Amino acid sequence: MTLRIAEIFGPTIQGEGALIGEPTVFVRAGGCDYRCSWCDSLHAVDSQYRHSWTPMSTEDIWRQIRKLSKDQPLTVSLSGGNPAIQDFGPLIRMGKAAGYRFACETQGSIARQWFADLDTLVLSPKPPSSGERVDWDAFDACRTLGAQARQQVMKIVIFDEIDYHWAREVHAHHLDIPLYLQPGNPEVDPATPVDPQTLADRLGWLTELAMTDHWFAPRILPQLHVLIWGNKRGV
Ligand SMILES: C[S@@+](CC[C@H](N)C(=O)[O-])C[C@H]1O[C@@H](n2cnc3c(N)ncnc32)[C@H](O)[C@@H]1O
Ligand SMILES: Nc1nc2[nH]cc(C(=O)O)c2c(=O)[nH]1
Ligand code: SF4
Ligand SMILES: [Mg+2]
Repeated sequence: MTLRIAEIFGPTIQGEGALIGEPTVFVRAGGCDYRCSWCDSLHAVDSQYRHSWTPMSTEDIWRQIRKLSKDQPLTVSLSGGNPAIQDFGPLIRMGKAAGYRFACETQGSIARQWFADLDTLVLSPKPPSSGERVDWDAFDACRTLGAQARQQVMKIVIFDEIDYHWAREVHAHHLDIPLYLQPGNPEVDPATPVDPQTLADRLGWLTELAMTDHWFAPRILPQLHVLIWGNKRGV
């Protein structure tokens, strides 16, 4: 059985959410059941990039992770696209047996048995600005499996006030897991440099919005890798 892989890269630091700053190798799966208007990883989503996705066996992926990490166990971050389209169960079992840890980023639209074997499940339901609509039954199924993972967290991208109020409402239904907010990055073309001041202004806007609203539940974070490397791929 092979998996469609858009890229494997690292070691780098996890730039977002609960594991921010943690050294990690990324495995980016090709293919997504969503197409968010502001997706920063379209090369792993849009079928026009299909030809660049490599069919790899679990053993191929595992070999590449070990090579990049020089056999030193670290956290492997499964992202995409939606990694939940494919079966990462065998890779997780192989890696864990060697002392590696596994995190997975998914929008919560497809539940997988292997979520239960993760160290960290990051559920990132998509706000109105994405143009997608959340299937809450599927999301709840992800939450149920994620409850068996070592930790389960939620991360929501915020572009505007509508997204912000949506996130407050979503959080009210999921008070039992930690919530991370990150401002949306409106510039996602890898060829266009990001303006650090624009990113800082968006982070400031979101922070002030939550503080004046006295919403103290979420942690509010920038995308650290975007501050460091802009929209460069493979970092
Ligand atoms: C590229 S997605 C891949 C994993 C999965 N499909 C998902 O959306 O959770 C990884 C993370 O990047 C976030 N993201 C995507 N585009 C973004 C943007 N323009 N600004 C900020 N975060 C973004 C997503 O919301 C998600 O939390
Ligand atoms: N360094 C780094 N951190 C990240 N956190 C989430 C990412 C993703 O695209 O899923 C990502 C990424 O692509 N690079
Ligand atoms: S769900 Fe994730 S990978 Fe898919 S389009 Fe949205 S942000 Fe991009
Ligand atoms: Mg990204």
